[in-house]
Amino acid sequence: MLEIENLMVFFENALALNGLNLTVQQGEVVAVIGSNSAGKTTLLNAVAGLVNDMRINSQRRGGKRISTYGHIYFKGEDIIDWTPRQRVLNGIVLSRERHPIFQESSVLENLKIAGYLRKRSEISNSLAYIFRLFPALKALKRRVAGFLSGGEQQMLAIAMALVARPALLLLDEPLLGLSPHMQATVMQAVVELKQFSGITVLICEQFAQPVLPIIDRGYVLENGMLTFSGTGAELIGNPEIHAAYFGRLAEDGVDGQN
Ligand SMILES: Nc1ncnc2c1ncn2[C@@H]1O[C@H](COP(=O)(O)OP(=O)(O)OP(=O)(O)O)[C@@H](O)[C@H]1O
Repeated sequence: MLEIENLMVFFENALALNGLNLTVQQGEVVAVIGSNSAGKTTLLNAVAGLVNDMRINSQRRGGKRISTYGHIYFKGEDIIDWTPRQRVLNGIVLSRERHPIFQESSVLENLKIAGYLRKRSEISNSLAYIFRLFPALKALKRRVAGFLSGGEQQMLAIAMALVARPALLLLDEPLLGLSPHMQATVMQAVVELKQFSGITVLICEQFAQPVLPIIDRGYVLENGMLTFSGTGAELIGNPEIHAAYFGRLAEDGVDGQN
């Protein structure tokens, strides 16, 4: 479904992604594990079309020079020049890190805002589907989003991406700032997505421990380069990966309450 070939992204002379090759098959849950500054957000922004947007805006303002090379194929089509809007309309939807939700609006209002590219009837179908998938959100639908816990806000952020009806859901650090319990809840939601909706998922994360058990395949990203790939079990069994990434569990000490 997604094939990335030799993708390179430069911010001025700094190489953020260096010759990346990655594939995601239809129906798979694939993870890219990497620590801070490895290039995770840049990778997902490139797939969502946001790097192109940044490049064009920066060029207009005479600011930083952003250059990209390589190819991104989605369902066999080279989408490297597609706008973010074209990508969303074709099913590539990004849920960004640190859940940028509308804090003063209710859960339901947030979900409706997220469906702005959809017809009203499609939004109500999506809402029914989302509330079946996340019954906890249904119970909270009138709650002001800013009063939700960190985990609930993350669930809402994922649900907002689902309103756009993704074929390929991109999750950027969905576990950031969550307690181990909340991390497990969010990962369970991804499992349910795979089981019940057939949505393909690409997750970029630094917390390997909760992610690896639920994925089909994974990659390790270091300094913009993919250094290892394998099944979830292969990644879990690799002593170097274990030593480098398995200490990372809610290590920023945030307990899920925002
Ligand atoms: N807009 C930008 N301008 C300049 N450099 C950038 C920009 N965005 C990212 N970078 C650089 O590219 C590299 C990769 O950053 P990126 O945000 O993709 O990493 P990350 O793995 O998502 O990190 P984190 O977990 O800290 O968010 C870093 O060195 C970062 O400083």
